[in-house]
Amino acid sequence: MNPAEIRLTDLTLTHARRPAVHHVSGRFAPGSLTAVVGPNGAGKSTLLRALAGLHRPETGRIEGAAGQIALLPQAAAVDRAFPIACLDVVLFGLWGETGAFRAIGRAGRERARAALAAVGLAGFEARPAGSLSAGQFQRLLFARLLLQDAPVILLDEPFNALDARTAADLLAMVHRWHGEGRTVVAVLHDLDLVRREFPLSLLLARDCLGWGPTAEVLTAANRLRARMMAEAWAAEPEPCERRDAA
Ligand SMILES: Nc1ncnc2c1ncn2[C@@H]1O[C@H](COP(=O)(O)OP(=O)(O)OP(=O)(O)O)[C@@H](O)[C@H]1O
Repeated sequence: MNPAEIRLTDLTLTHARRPAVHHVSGRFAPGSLTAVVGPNGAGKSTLLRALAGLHRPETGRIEGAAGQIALLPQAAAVDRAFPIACLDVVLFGLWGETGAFRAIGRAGRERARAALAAVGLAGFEARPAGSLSAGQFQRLLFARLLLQDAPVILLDEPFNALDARTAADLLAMVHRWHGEGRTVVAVLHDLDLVRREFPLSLLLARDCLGWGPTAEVLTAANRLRARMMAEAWAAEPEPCERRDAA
């Protein structure tokens, strides 16, 4: 299987057996650029974490790209108070290559410096990461993704709370990764941005309501269906009893 492909087969993801993602099947093709959209609580972050191997399926399967995925978590999920210099945050991106206990050589440090420069943070090497603005911090996390050099890149709300310039710079990086043939999956709420910039979309409302070309997925009818499903959700969904996973 191509290292940049991910296949989902009847995938159900739960929290305490309550479904967050419900019987979803489909494929992120190698080199594809896909937006994951849907209402709050639709299961988008849970799906991304599962793709990254951080959340085990309740039923069904995720195949492909194991260990070769870079994940940008939602900003709210990142502990920014951790006392660490910017260069060291970026160097975490080399863990996949060096492991936890091998020294990072001069070449690694040079790559980390180059990644900082590529995201507009040249000269920030020794700055404590906790002292950065939200936009600078997001640039820092993109520098770490650059160093990870993974065939699959997952981004959870990458442009949230960013000014137009920062968002445009980081969006350009997303397109660069796409141009390099990487598979990119991004959770997004800005549907205008998705229509303009993302050729493929997956519309999630726990169930998959559409997955394919963005214009065919983000129809008024599909969006209305997603909204109605979200309004009908109980705060605590019933445990999923369907066990007929493939
Ligand atoms: N750690 C957790 N423990 C229990 N339930 C959780 C946990 N994380 C998420 N959930 C629940 O799973 C469901 C899906 O949450 P998830 O964060 O995946 O949705 P989302 O589509 O990313 O939402 P948003 O757009 O608000 O970020 C929600 O009902 C949420 O309350």
